[in-house]
Amino acid sequence: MTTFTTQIHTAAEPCWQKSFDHPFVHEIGDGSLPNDVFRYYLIQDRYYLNEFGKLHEKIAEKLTDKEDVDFLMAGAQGLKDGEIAVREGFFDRLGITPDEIAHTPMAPTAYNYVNHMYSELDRGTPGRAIAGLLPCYWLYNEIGQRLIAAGSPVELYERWIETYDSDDYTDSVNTMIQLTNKTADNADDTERAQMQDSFVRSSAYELAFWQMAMDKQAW
Ligand SMILES: Cc1ncc(C[n+]2csc(CCO)c2C)c(N)n1
Repeated sequence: MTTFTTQIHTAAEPCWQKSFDHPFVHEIGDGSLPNDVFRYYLIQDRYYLNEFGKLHEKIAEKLTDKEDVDFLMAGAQGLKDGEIAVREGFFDRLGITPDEIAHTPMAPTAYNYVNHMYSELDRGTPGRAIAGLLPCYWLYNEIGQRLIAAGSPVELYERWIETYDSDDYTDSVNTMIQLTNKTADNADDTERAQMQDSFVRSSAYELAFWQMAMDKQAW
């Protein structure tokens, strides 16, 4: 039987392919991504990661199964200790200061992406929000796996790639996939369709996020 996540992955496939083919992703790999574009991405992504962690906590508040709550709370903590902590090192290297962050507004795509996920939770259901979180985990893992063999000649880009190919990280992707399938099993057809829409929209925002950085999108 096809799992729910296989089904939604298929629905989002054309969009994911555009992320794999996106110049930002290629240029991380061949090292030609301009430093200022990467800087812009990191600052916007910091906003994204903070909200992404908070979303884990807000979704966990609405769930009852202890295993699921523990996974989401561990995910929120893992973000603080892992990805967000790693990025602090990137900020130091690139001279990104708290003051620069404070003076950089969240760009439209980052803002819309985060608001989409909050809306799936607040105006939808925890299941729809969980489906909205999944592309973030899963797409970056597939990108990491595609880029890791060749790596990148730029050390910082190489470290970025390695973040998304580690075994621990791949484990968390698989747990998130399982959580999504379990939630879908307990949902009716209407909610499952909404979960798919939420997943496809987050996938579209992931694609837009690369372009936002290339364009240094502003309001
Ligand atoms: C726009 C955007 N999308 C996805 C990720 C990757 N990511 C963010 S949080 C998380 C969960 C585990 O750390 C993962 C994989 C990113 N950095 N920025």
